[in-house]
Amino acid sequence: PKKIILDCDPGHDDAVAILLAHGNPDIELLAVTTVVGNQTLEKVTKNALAVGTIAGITGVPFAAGCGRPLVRTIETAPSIHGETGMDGPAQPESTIELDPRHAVDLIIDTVMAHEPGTVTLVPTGGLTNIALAARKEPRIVERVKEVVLMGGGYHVGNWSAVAEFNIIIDPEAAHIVFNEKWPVVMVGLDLTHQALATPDVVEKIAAVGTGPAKFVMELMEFFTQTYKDAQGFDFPPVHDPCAVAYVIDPSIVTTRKVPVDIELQGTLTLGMTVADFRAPAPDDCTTSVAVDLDHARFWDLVTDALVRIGEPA
Ligand SMILES: Nc1ccc([C@@H]2N[C@H](CO)[C@@H](O)[C@H]2O)cc1
Ligand SMILES: [Ca+2]
Repeated sequence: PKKIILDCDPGHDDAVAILLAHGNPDIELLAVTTVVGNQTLEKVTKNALAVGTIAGITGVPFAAGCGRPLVRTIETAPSIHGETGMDGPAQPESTIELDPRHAVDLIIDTVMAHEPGTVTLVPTGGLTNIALAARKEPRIVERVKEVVLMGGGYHVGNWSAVAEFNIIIDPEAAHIVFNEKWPVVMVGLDLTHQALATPDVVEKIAAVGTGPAKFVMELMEFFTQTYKDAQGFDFPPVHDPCAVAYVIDPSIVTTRKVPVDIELQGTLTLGMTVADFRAPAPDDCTTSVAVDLDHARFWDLVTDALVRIGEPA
């Protein structure tokens, strides 16, 4: 199985990413870490523990990380995720104890405890924890197999005309992550806007007929409404599980090797993931971007994971 650390800010779509990572047999979820983003650190951490409880996750450490970006002030996304960060479903009291370590230390300890080249980092929120981990223990950079992150967009923005939320809330952290030598696969909005939770998809999830499936249904119900009201989408793009799906089966996504860097100075372009498609990509280019998604196979992975999770509680 592929070993991953999921660094997230649940978040409706982060919740689906946790369920997919836990339910898919080809993924070994080594740790779940949280970072400020969609909501405050306290709220996203409570949400992550709630999802872990619903999914019946045991024996996986959950640790909270940074409560604010490296440089800038906190910007959350209540317009999309609500006041709790996971509005919609009722949430259970968590039965999972938080690991006493900071997320940065859990990430470092986990990567250093496994064979080089075997652990994939899957960030689905701002990159604050990942950047700090690379600065605190630079040896993780050559040890990590790859960083497969949900964030950015080479032609699309959602928090400004040209910037995506996970990047723009901590652009300095993103700049660090994209400029380290490790391979980075950017699963950006160009890709995730293809992962729409259309009615046929929601029906298939409902048909699983379990508590976790009902939880996802209720998440999607809220997410559909806010995405319609706040961004004019008919159906919501479920961003974060696309990064996990790529790790499970890279053939589900087409990618292009292309240099990507992060704008830190622009008035209009702060937080933009600038992809330089001029040919040829330099030999030492370690970044690639996701282009096309196999929508049917993606959603089959999600429903299959829910079937495998069954009724844990
Ligand atoms: N409008 C909006 C803002 C933030 C997010 C969150 N940030 C990423 C998409 O921008 C995902 O990780 C998701 O959790 C989604 C929609
Ligand atoms: Ca997220």
